[in-house]
Amino acid sequence: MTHVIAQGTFDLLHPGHVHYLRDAAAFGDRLTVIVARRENVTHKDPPILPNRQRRDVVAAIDVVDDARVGHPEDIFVPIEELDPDVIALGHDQHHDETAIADELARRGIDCEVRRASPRDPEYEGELLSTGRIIDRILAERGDR
Ligand SMILES: Cc1cc2nc3c(=O)[nH]c(=O)nc-3n(C[C@H](O)[C@H](O)[C@H](O)COP(=O)(O)O)c2cc1C
Ligand SMILES: Nc1ncnc2c1ncn2[C@@H]1O[C@H](COP(=O)(O)OP(=O)(O)OP(=O)(O)O)[C@@H](O)[C@H]1O
Repeated sequence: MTHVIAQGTFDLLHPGHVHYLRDAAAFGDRLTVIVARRENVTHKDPPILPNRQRRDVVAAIDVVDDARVGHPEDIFVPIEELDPDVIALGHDQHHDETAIADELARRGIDCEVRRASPRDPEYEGELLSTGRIIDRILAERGDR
C-alpha cells in the first residue's frame, strides 16, 4: 500500500484543488491531506475560513481518505507519525523538493517527493485560485 501525503491551505475550495488532490491520490493507494494552520500561512494573506472548516471540506472529497489540521510548529511531526511513501507537492508550492528530501533523510523517513501537475481554466471565467476568487468577490461585492 502506497501512502501519499498532500498539503495546502485549501481556503474556499475550487477545481484546481480537486485536480491537485486527484493527482496526488493517483501517486498511490491512500491519500492523507495536511491542512496548513492559519498561523503558518505566512507567504500570502491568511485564510478566511477556520482550520477545522477547511479540514472538514477537504475530508469530504472522494479521493481523500483522511484530512488533518497540521502541526503548529514543526511540519515534519505529522510526516513522522504518518510515515508516508510519497509527499505530493502542489505545482506552485514554494517548498523546495531537495530541502524536504534532505530533512526526510535526516529524520530517517524513507519517502519520495513528487510534484503534482497544474490545471488551467477550461472555460470562460473559471477561477482556479482562492486569491482570484477573493479578488472577484471584492470587485463585484466590495461596496456592500
Ligand atoms: C511536507 C509538508 C508538511 C506540512 N505540514 C504542515 C503542518 O504540519 N502544519 C502546517 O500548519 N502546515 C504544514 N504544511 C503547510 C505549509 O506550512 C504551508 O503553509 C503550505 O504549504 C501552504 O501551501 P499553499 O501555498 O499551497 O496553500 C506542510 C507543508 C509541507 C510541504
Ligand atoms: N489550478 C490549480 N492547479 C493545480 N493545483 C492547484 C491549483 N490551484 C491550487 N492548487 C494546489 O492546491 C494546493 C493548495 O493550494 P492553495 O490552498 O494555496 O490554493 P490557491 O488557490 O493556489 O491559493 P492562492 O490563490 O491564495 O495562492 C496547492 O498544492 C496548490 O498547488
